[in-house]
Amino acid sequence: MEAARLTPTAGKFVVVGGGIAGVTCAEQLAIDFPSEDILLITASPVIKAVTNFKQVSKVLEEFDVEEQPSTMLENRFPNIKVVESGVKQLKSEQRCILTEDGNHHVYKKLCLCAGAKPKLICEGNPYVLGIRDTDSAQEFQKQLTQAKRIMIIGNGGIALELVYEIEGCEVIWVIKDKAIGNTFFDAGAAEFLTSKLISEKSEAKIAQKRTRYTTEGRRKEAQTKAHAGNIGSALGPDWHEGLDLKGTEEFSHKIHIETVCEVKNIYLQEEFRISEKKSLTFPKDRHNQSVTTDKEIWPVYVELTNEKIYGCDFIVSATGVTPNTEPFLYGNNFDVGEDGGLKVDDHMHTSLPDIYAAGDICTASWQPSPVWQQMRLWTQARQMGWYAAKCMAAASGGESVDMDFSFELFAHVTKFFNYKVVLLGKYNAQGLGPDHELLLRCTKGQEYIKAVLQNGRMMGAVLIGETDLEETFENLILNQMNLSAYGEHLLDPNIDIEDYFD
Ligand SMILES: Cc1cc2nc3c(=O)[nH]c(=O)nc-3n(C[C@H](O)[C@H](O)[C@H](O)COP(=O)(O)OP(=O)(O)OC[C@H]3O[C@@H](n4cnc5c(N)ncnc54)[C@H](O)[C@@H]3O)c2cc1C
Ligand SMILES: NC(=O)C1=CN([C@@H]2O[C@H](COP(=O)(O)OP(=O)(O)OC[C@H]3O[C@@H](n4cnc5c(N)ncnc54)[C@H](O)[C@@H]3O)[C@@H](O)[C@H]2O)C=CC1
Repeated sequence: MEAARLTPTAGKFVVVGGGIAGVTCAEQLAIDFPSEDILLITASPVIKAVTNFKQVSKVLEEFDVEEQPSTMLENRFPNIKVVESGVKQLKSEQRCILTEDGNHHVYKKLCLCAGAKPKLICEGNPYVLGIRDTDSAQEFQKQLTQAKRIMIIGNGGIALELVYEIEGCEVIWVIKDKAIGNTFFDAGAAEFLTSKLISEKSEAKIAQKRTRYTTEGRRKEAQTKAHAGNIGSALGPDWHEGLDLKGTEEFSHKIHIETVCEVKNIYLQEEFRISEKKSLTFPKDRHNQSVTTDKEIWPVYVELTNEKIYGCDFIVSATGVTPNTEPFLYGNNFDVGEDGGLKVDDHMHTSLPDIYAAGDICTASWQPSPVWQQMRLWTQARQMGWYAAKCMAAASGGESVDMDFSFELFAHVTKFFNYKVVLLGKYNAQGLGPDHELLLRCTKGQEYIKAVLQNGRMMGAVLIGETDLEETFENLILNQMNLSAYGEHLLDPNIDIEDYFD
């Protein structure tokens, strides 16, 4: 291809991916280069836009997310042109991208933001579902309406949200760990939350101020445009709010948790019958009731490593994600992280010239701040997309930018079991070794506060409930003030620590 021999300044800024990382990156480039065309190439018929962005404190941020037709982005930024087609191949030596529609797009600087896909426990089994985008969430909802019992595998964000939201269907929740929610919580916080799960689900949900996921009337439009096999953007905060997550039965929660085990075998109905193995009934609840009987015949049976076997209608594999790198790796010598992401340096630059990456697709490979870690989250996708654009802009002017402040401190606000949850820094003492101390304050059903300290300095915190401590703790972690003198009084409910430190 002739264009391949063009100089590096030829071509456009090209961004791949219509999720939060890609859209934020394209928008920022469009602002920085108002007279240049920015190309956004995406496989999905809709894009994700951040709206109502609010910096709540130095690092905590809140925003809504809207799924929009790509024309809305082009209307807002006339210099952004959206190409609705999947990338088939990246030819990095020729500085060009080949899309499914047969076109080549030459870039001067490229940012890859193709996200990630669910890492399923077993590929190709029609009874094993993953949840990532609008289509997969709706397929899950459809199957749930016919289900009496499902099995959820995994102990991260999706599993935590599902077990709380699903009603009218028995749920067997299989986790590798001793306590629930291992990616977000330690055993203490898990116990605090489990008590909420065991008690009846509260009728009136407390209105929370938090990141809200809105699709408004646009979901229908997106669906009619969606082509089979297309990869959509990841769902995000409150993704389940528009979905009616009800099974066939009339009851609220029926959850049985199998801990410290994994899936050993999955049998289809006929395979199971031939095997002559026996499956277990759903353990009776505290009212000694069980909805399903031992006579049930299930479409699929799961044998666990603890030798127990349960039948169910289908399995949700909520077992993490794998970065979407395939179309970019062929013929290109990228450095790839252990988690399969494209390694990026502190300027979001991959190992190949003029190719950047941001969001779920990338693996942060710089020496991070002692209180920051990568997690594949909405907020980090936005921050990385924005910062990647800044770095691309600076590099094209022969300059450099300092690392953005948002990478100084890990901060995540979310909601689990209808509690506001704020995670800061090394909230689970990740990588701190044994010489750290934990300060705890817990009021059952109301709040759970954990501060992680090392050498008298606060390194992380978990705040569950309406604690109002996030800003104070954020400051204490950022300024690394020596708190030894305060000892356990730091969390004394009779002392208003906000007055001390704000
Ligand atoms: C069910 C669920 C709930 C979640 N809840 C939360 C939450 O509460 N809080 C939070 O912070 N995070 C949450 N997350 C995580 C968050 O959604 C992701 O971290 C974030 O959206 C990643 O954004 P991204 O732009 O990197 O990737 P994505 O949103 O996955 O976007 C990738 C884009 O790339 C496009 N693409 C893929 N392959 C190609 C290709 N070959 N060619 C062209 N385009 C391509 C896709 O169509 C898509 O537009 C949740 C995720 C899921 C699945
Ligand atoms: N509120 C929030 O912040 C939410 C965030 N998310 C994000 O969306 C993405 C996808 O969510 P999840 O799939 O829940 O991923 P996750 O990374 O949060 O959790 C994966 C879980 O699966 C477990 N696991 C991995 N392999 C397993 C196996 N073979 N058998 C049994 N368990 C296994 C892990 O131990 C972990 O508990 C993540 O990046 C997550 O952070 C998702 C939902 C809500």
